[in-house]
Amino acid sequence: MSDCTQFPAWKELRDHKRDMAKIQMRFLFAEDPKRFKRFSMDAVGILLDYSKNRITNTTMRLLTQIALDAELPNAIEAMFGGEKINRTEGRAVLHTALRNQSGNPVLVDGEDVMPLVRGVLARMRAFTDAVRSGEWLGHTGKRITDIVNIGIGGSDLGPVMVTQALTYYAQAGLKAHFVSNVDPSQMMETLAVVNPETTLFIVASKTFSTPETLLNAQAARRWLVKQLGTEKAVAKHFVAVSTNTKKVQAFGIDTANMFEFWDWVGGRYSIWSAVGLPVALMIGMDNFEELQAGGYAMDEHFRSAPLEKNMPVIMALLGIWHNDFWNADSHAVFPYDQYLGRFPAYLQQLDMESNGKSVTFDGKQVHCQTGPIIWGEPGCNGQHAFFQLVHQGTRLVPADFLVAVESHHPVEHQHEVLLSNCFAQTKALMRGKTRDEARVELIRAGMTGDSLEALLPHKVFPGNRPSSTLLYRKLTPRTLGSLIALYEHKVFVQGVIWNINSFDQWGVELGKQLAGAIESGLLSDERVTEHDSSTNGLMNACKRMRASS
Ligand SMILES: O=P(O)(O)OC[C@H]1O[C@H](O)[C@H](O)[C@@H](O)[C@@H]1O
Repeated sequence: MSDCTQFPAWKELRDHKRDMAKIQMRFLFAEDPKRFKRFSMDAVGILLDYSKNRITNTTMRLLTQIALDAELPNAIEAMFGGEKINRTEGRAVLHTALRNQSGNPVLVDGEDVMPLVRGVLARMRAFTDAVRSGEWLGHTGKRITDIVNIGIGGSDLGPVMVTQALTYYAQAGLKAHFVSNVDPSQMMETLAVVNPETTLFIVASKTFSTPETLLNAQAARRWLVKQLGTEKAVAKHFVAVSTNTKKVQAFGIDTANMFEFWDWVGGRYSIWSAVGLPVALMIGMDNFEELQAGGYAMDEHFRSAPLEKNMPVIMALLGIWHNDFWNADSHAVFPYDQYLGRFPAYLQQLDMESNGKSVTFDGKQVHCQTGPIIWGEPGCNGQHAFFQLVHQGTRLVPADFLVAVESHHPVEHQHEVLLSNCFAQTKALMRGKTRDEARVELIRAGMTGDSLEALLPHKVFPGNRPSSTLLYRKLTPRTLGSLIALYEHKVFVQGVIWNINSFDQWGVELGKQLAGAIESGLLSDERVTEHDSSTNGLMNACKRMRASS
């Protein structure tokens, strides 16, 4: 594998960027009536309009050449084929096997994993049907009304995001709660609103060794046993989702109540596995399989479409264009879809934990910027908060806008207002408002002379700010599955080009290691002296404040 900055096309792109810096997008639109047609595409029911980016045919040709130079097609097949592409952990990367509907085997170390995958899906169906129909009863014989998912990171964000996104499909009378933070407030506030007789706890942890999750699970278990008066109650109120059978048993959950997944599923790619159990409980297994079908449809597109007509590839290349050639530090995601409220947070883990790396596969420092800072909030809310910076600030913020053509809740013309705002924002970002246009507006508003000249600079919008729009008919389980897989593959493609391992996360370890030593220091009565003065100072201040309260 090689350094992408040494590819001839990379060097050509640097020169090309200098030419593009002189061009306003509004002129590109004016001179080419077919620009939308040229730079938009459909796949699996999703339309991607990427015409409002600072690109020409040359840009896309050179970017595609980079993907070819990085041998992307081989890398795609290596991933789907079960090669151990997560080299620092010696693991295959096969979240795609979890949603594989081809009937073809998927081999890891010569073994077909599909029977295992299908086996767990069948168990999930039996269990979710039993809970939803009222056949599965709590220890005192009552129906389950509330589920509490206890997990963090990939064992939380996927279930939270998807459950919220598909609320419309949740009709079994169940209520979902999510506890992730070790801050006990979250668990205590949750326990305050649920009934122990009718609550099912799902302890989700790939490793089953994450302290936050285990502490919360122990707290929930203590509470349940105290409320129902017997350890026996645990069997009907606790299930586990994990790759680690031994640790699940050690915690005291019967393996009959454990839903397994495997080390070739990364935590942030695990929503397709049994980690999706809370989703399946809420929307039913048929709908969960629709979500998977949407992911599979995107997989098929990704594997078979030529690079220049390949949606995840195009989005990845645009990201590289902005990140590496225009020095955009961040990438915003604005869902004009309230159901997708947690989608940006979900993508933060997916993208930043995958591509927040600074050494290449061969252990050398990268020579380019890698993963951007991902952020965002639903529109229109963002418009009334931070869009000022996106329109007139000094930073370049490339953005994805996501919007459904139809609402699940047609109320008067409210959905058209939402759509109009979405399209208006991307138009405004692209066109901006020139000094002359602003002057005409001010004159029309009756302004003249010095007051007009003083206000004028504030009324100018530079425009030329890039955005892409993803348009889909309705936010169904299938569409959501395709959207998630789209971003997964986008992140993968960027990792291949940057030559980094998108599937490990060593960077989260150091803080975890240090937390242990700090915790013991906080628990002792001794004055702390062994850390740096800031850490000592903070710890000793805690002790002082605690003593004086
Ligand atoms: O599912 P678990 O093993 O409990 O891990 C939960 C999370 O913990 C870690 O901090 C990792 O960085 C995440 O990738 C993971 O999703």
